[in-house]
Amino acid sequence: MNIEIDISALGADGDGMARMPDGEPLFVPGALPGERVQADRIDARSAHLLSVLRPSPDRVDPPCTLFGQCGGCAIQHLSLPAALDWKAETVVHALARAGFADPRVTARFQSPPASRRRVDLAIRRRPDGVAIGLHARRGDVVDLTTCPVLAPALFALLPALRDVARSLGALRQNGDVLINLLDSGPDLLLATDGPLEPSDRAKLAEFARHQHIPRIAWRQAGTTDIPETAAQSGPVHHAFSGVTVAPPPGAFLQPSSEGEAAIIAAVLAGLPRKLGRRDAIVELYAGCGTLSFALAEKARVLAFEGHPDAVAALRRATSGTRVVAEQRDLNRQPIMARQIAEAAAVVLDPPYMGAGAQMAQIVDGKPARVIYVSCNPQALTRDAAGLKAAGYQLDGVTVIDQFLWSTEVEAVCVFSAPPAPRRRTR
Ligand SMILES: C[S@@+](CC[C@H](N)C(=O)[O-])C[C@H]1O[C@@H](n2cnc3c(N)ncnc32)[C@H](O)[C@@H]1O
Repeated sequence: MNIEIDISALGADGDGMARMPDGEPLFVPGALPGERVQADRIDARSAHLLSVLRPSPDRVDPPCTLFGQCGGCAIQHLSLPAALDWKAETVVHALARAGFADPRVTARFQSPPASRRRVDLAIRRRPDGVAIGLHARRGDVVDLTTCPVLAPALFALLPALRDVARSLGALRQNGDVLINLLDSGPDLLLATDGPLEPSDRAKLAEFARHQHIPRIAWRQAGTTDIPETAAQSGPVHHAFSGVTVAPPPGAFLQPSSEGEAAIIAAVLAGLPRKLGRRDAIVELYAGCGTLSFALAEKARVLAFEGHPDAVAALRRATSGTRVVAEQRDLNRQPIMARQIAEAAAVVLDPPYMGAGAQMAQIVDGKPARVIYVSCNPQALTRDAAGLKAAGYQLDGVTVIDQFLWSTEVEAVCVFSAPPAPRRRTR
């Protein structure tokens, strides 16, 4: 059914949203707030955009010819400044839902195009070759023949990667590859649906040599097995705040070096101004040390991380620094309130699901400062609500857009504890 409607907002998936007369939302992919559009209603909740009758001033021509097919980008038709505004609003609403009315956005940051240095791509064998790319929304893999998001050094690998993947016996139908662009070069974690054969190893070694790839690790697709080294031609290394780490295959890495710098700057700016030699920062979800070594320039750091290989890499790099790293599953065995209470500040950078059981211990420990790095506004609402209930104030929030043209947004939130109640004196 053809309808004419006014778009009032962007939904969480980046689709234009109209309020229908019955109050229910109708989602129109490709439409923007402020636009009047003609759309074909598919069902109660969604419609297909037919034409834009009154365009938004924020509408731009998408920079990529694959936009609309490839599921990697959702909002290339929105200008970058407007996208950052929208992401900032998303964070502000998340904090408002947690009870922090009118949060102060102290800084905003957006990574430039072609800066993405970490990517997870699907691999599909097809009758005419191999496709490597991202899934279409609710669809198959779209071969990444162009990409304004990826760092050029990563994009340049794809033609040769297609060729070698096509030749692998281990790739029956499906696989995927996670690529981190480290200081030592691209680091690949390949997963395939068949076992890696000796001839595959030889082909991967040849590919690695030609492409200057120090390491290719492999594991069976669909498993979380410890990856095995399929090809290694040199050492793998990466520096965090001047400290060299050897990250394990598939290690977590902030998606852009510019975004990483913005997160570090916001976290450091949120620390208490006076930190003494004996002060300690408790850092939770430390990964391989992205924040740890920067924090260690200000105080001692007790860094906790759940992934055994990440924490081993972090530990190997700590000698001569003020970082002490420990492996800990913070869901099963959170750092207890007693230890939290002794920290001058707690810095946490939890995974997508948020800090779970750890949050209650933070709230009970009442550290003077909590600096929360969020990659999921919904989890942020849940975790920040606990801090609000305990009387924390929100000093400020930095909004970071390092997943350009996607709907993802990150934020660094700085919370301060309520002043301790005065003791009565007689
Ligand atoms: C968003 S990453 C942040 C890593 C690091 N701060 C950085 O910026 O590179 C989240 C980290 O939490 C770790 N993690 C996930 N679940 C965990 C758990 N239950 N206990 C401890 N660490 C966990 C992951 O291994 C990952 O390193």
